[in-house]
Amino acid sequence: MTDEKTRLGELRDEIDKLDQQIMELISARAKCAQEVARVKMAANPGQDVFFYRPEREAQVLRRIKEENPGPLPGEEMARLFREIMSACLALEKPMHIAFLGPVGTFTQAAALKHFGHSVVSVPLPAIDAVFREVESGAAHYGVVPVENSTEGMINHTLDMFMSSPLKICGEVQLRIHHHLLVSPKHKDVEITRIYSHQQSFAQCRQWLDAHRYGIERITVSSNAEAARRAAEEPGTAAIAGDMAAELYGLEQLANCIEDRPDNTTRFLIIGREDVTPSGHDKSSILVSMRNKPGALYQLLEPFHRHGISLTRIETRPSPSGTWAYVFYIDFEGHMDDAQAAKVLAEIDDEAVELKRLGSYPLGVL
Ligand SMILES: O=C(O)C(=O)C[C@]1(C(=O)O)C=C[C@@H](O)C=C1
Repeated sequence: MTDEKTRLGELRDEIDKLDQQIMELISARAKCAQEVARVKMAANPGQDVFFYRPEREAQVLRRIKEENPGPLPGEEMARLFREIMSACLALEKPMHIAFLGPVGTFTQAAALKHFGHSVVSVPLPAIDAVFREVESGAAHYGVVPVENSTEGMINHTLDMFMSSPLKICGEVQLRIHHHLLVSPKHKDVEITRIYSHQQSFAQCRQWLDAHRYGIERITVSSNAEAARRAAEEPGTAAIAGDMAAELYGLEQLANCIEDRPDNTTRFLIIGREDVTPSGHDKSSILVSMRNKPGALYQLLEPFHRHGISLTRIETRPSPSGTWAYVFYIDFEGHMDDAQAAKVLAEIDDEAVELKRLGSYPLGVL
């Protein structure tokens, strides 16, 4: 035997032993999770038991990232643990996650990034359908897009919170890479039409003007739908991401054609219960103020006085009347923190309405 063969043999024996240990440790962890489920059920007899604990998951993933000894990058190690926890949670209770479909959208990719692959993901045709599915209890949680770094807020999602009783339980960010995709079956046919979602066309506008100027752009309801059409219709291409390309067997004519290399979409996890503090949290509220001079100042000043940073403020027209506005505000920290509680009490005194949309862990992955 050559030196190489001997050494490879030794290393593979070592890997087999380590795999055995890893398997035994994962199994011991899974048994712990089953026991956790029993404890949770015993403590809440006859009630809704919330098996999924976003604050605990965020703490586990943060610790893994911080204590990861290498050589694997922290992100990679956290992703592996994401999947282990996902499988453990599925042993406790299989989670049904509604998302803005169809299958193959970036929202599905965000749902799997956040919950791992051991969930049942349920595609729905519209953002309000995702809200309804969670409100009715048919799904445990929902995932909806809320903002894109190139194109701004997704107003439909913000507006849903005005009437929905749901809470925000988490956030997840996804780098969005768009590709120009064609079916290998029609590769030799000249492209006369490009399908995509309106947001994706907007995110690739400069590239399209520079490289595919004059080709008809047809807006469809999702990137996955664009990919489905390109797979069927000769002479067409789609702008979509990896998941849709894989699902419909498309090939890349050009990759990463988004105009901004940092193109990122933020998604919200919506559910029916409040989340306890994780140590690094964010909160969201909706406030409608009386239309009088200084109203916006009055709303923001308590945050400044109590040293709380705002991460976002958006204005939306109020459904209650012309020229009335609702403010959607994100701030750092949890609503149970003493300072945040004081700010919210002050705003509550002045506002026409204050709706607490939820506190949730900052996205870890
Ligand atoms: O700690 C818990 O409450 C668990 O249920 C265990 C566990 C885990 O596998 O670590 C699983 C699911 C929860 O979402 C959080 C953590």
